[in-house]
Amino acid sequence: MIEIEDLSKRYGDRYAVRDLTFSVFPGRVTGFLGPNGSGKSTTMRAVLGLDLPTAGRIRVDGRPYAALERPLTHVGMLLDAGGVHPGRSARQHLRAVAAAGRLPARRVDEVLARVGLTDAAGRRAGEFSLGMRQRLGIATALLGDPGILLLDEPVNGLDPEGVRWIRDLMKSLAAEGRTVFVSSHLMSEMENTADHLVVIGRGRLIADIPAGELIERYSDGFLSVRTTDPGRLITVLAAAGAQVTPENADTVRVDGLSGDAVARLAHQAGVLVLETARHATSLEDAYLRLTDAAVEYRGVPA
Ligand SMILES: Nc1ncnc2c1ncn2[C@@H]1O[C@H](COP(=O)(O)OP(=O)(O)OP(=O)(O)O)[C@@H](O)[C@H]1O
Repeated sequence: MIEIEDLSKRYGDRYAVRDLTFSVFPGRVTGFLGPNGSGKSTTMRAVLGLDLPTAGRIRVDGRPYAALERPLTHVGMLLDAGGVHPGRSARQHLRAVAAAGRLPARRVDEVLARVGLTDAAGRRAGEFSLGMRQRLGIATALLGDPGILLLDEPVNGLDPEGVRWIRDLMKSLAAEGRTVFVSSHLMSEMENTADHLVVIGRGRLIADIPAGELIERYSDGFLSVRTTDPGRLITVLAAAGAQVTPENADTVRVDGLSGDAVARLAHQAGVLVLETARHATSLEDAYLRLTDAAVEYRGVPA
C-alpha cells in the first residue's frame, strides 16, 4: 500500500504537485491519470525517494521509502526503460541488479520467464527493440518479488501486442494481491485495465474514484426509445422533466430519465415501448468532462 498525504513539490516558483492526498491499495490496478506535465512523474519519483518533497508525507508499506529494509522487495519500479547498459545482456543486467539488492540469483531466470525474455536473455540489451527493453524493465521491477509496482507510462511507444501484454500483466499482478500503480496521460489506455483511478490536473487531485463510477457520474449516457406512438411518449416524458427529442420516425432520444422511469411512465400513459437502448459514454469522455470540470485547477502560481 502507498499512502500520500498533503504532498507538495515545488521547482523554483512553480508547484509541480500541490497538497496531494490519496492512497493506493493492493489487489487492484490503480490508474494515475493526468495531462502531460500534471505532476504524475514527480509524484512517483517522490514515492521512491528520488525527489525530496517540499511538504507532505509518503509511506510505502507503512514507512518512508528510505526506511525500508531491502526496498526492492517492497517496491518495483519502471520509470524509464532506457536505464540499461547497452553492452550487457539481459541476464547480466538482472544479475547485477539482483546482487546490488541482495536478491537471490534464482530470481533472474524466474523474472526472465515471466516477461517472456528467456530466449533473448543472452543478447545485448543494446540490440533490444523498445518492446523488449520494456519487458526487461518490468523484469527488473519484479526481481525482488515486490508487493508494490510503480509503472510510469509503461505502454508509451509500444505496438498493440506490447500494449496488450502489459495490460494483461498488470491485471495478473493485481490479481496476485499486489498494489499496481500505473501512470498514463491517455484515458483510453486505462479503459480496459484500471479498477480504480486517481486523476490529477496541474498537480492537484481531481478525482480518486472507482473506474466504473467515473463513467456513471460523468457520463452523458442517454436512452433511445422505440415506440408505436412517439408523439404521445414525448409529451409524457417531457412532462416528467426529461429532455426528449425525436431521433427518427419511431424512436425518441431521452436525456435525464432512467430506463425504469421511462418504462413506468409509458405504461401509465398506455404507450407501447418496443425497445430501449442505453448509449454509454466511454471512460475517455467521462475523463474529458472531469478534467473540464476542473478547469479552475489550470494555472497554479506558487
Ligand atoms: N526537475 C525539474 N525541474 C523543474 N521543473 C520540473 C522538474 N521536473 C518536473 N518539472 C515540472 O513539474 C511539472 C510536472 O511534471 P511531471 O513530469 O511530474 O508531469 P507528468 O504528469 O509526469 O507529465 P508527463 O505526462 O509529460 O510525463 C511540469 O510542469 C514540469 O515541467
